[in-house]
Amino acid sequence: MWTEVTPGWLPWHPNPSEPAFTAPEGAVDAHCHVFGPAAEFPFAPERKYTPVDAGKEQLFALRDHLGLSRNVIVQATCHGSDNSALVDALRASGGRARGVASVTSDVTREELERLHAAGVRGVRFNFVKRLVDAAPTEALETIAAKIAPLGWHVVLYFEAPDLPDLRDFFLSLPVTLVIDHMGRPDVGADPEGPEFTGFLDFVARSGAWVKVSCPERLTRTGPPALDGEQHAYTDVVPFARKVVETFPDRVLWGTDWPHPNLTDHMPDDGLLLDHVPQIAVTPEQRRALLVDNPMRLYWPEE
Ligand SMILES: O=C(O)/C=C(\C=C(/O)C(=O)O)C(=O)O
Repeated sequence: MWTEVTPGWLPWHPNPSEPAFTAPEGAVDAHCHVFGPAAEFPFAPERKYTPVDAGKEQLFALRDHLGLSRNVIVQATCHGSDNSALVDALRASGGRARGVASVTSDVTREELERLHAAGVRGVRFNFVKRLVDAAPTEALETIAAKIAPLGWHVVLYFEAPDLPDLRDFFLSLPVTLVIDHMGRPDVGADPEGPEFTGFLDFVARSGAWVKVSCPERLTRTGPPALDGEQHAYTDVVPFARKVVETFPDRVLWGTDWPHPNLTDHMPDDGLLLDHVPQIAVTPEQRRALLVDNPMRLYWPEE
């Protein structure tokens, strides 16, 4: 089956640079995806974009190229609630990948146990309107109740302006929360301003974990300016540093490879890893961000 890629979509970077930063032993890419390949794992009919193929082999090759050890593979909306490509990648990882799936409210205990056996440890609730028509609150509450006995968490993807309306619902969920990409703050605003301090208050009140990922999605200053210092995404740095400093034991990082829905700039994954020391400025912060925190959340048995 041939699928036409969404016009304007940029493919993932074919030759990411060698990172200058050496990640600590056992580092985890805690937010990435697999797409297809479509011939084997067709994309969901209800999807709102059609990506290029980006399979497990390329993901694991990037892991090795960056000097990372493990992946947390997050179900992307282009596959809907068909987690086949995700499960296939988890099973091929030799225990070096965990997953976050997408399920519907009628999911059975047997299906959840099958996903758990493959390495899934959470589900994703997506509220980004350009990606999905968000499921009704009741359906999400049903899903949260079904996954709680497995010890799974809920990964939340939302945009900052929507948090005030979603906050009470999130606080009502009986599971651990993990927030994608810092809740997509407006990095043109003041990091000490009401929007981001409101986000930090929500994180404190909910005990949520936060991914300090996707500067390339949030930046207004654009891609890295290779000026010898490799300054990158400087407008995002104050926001990410604030989260790392405030919640050092509940932050995660990921490449977001293969970077869906980018049309004007495709990040070099080597430079994304080189961005980490700008937001986690001490070795202790970097070890927590890249190793201790993701291991505690996804491989607590080790
Ligand atoms: O990959 C990301 O985390 C961000 C995006 C896409 C998805 O999360 C998805 O389709 O599931 C986006 O912002 O377009």
